[in-house]
Amino acid sequence: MSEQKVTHLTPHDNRQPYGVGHNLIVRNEGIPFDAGLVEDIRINLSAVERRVASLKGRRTVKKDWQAAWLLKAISCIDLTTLSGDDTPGRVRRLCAKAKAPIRADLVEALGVADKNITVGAVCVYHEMVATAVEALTGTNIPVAAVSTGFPAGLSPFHLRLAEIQESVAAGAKEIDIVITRRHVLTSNWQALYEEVKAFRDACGDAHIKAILATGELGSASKVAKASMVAMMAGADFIKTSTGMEKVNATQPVSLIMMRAIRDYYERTGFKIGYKPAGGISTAKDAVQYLIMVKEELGTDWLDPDLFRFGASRLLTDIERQLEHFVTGRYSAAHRHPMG
Ligand SMILES: O=C[C@H](O)COP(=O)(O)O
Repeated sequence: MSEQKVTHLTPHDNRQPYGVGHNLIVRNEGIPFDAGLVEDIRINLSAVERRVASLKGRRTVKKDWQAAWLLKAISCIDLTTLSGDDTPGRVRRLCAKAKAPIRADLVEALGVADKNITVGAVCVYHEMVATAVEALTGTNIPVAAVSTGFPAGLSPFHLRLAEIQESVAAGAKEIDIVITRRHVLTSNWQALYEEVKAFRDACGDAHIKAILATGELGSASKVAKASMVAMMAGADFIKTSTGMEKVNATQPVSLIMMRAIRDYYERTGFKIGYKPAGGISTAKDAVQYLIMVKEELGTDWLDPDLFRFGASRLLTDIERQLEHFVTGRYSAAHRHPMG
């Protein structure tokens, strides 16, 4: 990306910090739309693939370190259920797991009882927000709602705005919006900017995670451009996928999005969060993502304020790996409540 066209370098003094993690994050205000900045973005896909391959080959973490990374991963999970057959009972069970993600005997054996480890958030459809909010009362775990006509995002625009407002009124602290893929496929960056900005305004104090549906955007450079436009429009997080596309989170796409975040940070001083989502189900994958975050964005991003996994099954495998760490044995996945 070209280094010129810096439009907004100095964070304002009067902005409010926020967060459930350890960072005091100054919320992204967005910057004016800058077509030139977007058009100048270029991606060298083979270089991206080489970098991802080098990350996979080079790093392994073992024993205590692995357990520590896995506990960190748990704190960054948006524990998700997004099914047509979701019921209040299922959502309450999910919330119970969100509050106590690791079996009590394992927590004891790991010596982390005082850490009060929970997941980063619970992510549900709008219909289930009130149930989740009630089930999480007394905790700091936010409820994230997928709104705006998830997953296709093709309902009438005024209804998408209304859905955000209703989710916020029901108690959602985070709104995972879906962008109109058409705006990306037709390179209508101004329209994408206006859309995300309108969604952000509708969110008010709730944080906005912009789902790009990267598996449907056609090219790596479109992913990078859409990432930049969403951040310019004020997204607090950029997120890969709904989990419903044919291709969801991948490591090459993650590298591209993380580098867009780094670029935006260098230009503006705003730290934007990253959320890979869809198909991330193993502890090994989780650790690889965390290592990529550390190497590409730095340790500030290893925090639920700035990094989340959107995942429905990941916690099960992490808990199994922690059990193996403690006992030397693996249990069957079905023995774990969310398995
Ligand atoms: O945003 C979260 C995703 O929908 C979860 O996808 P997953 O069920 O493949 O983990």
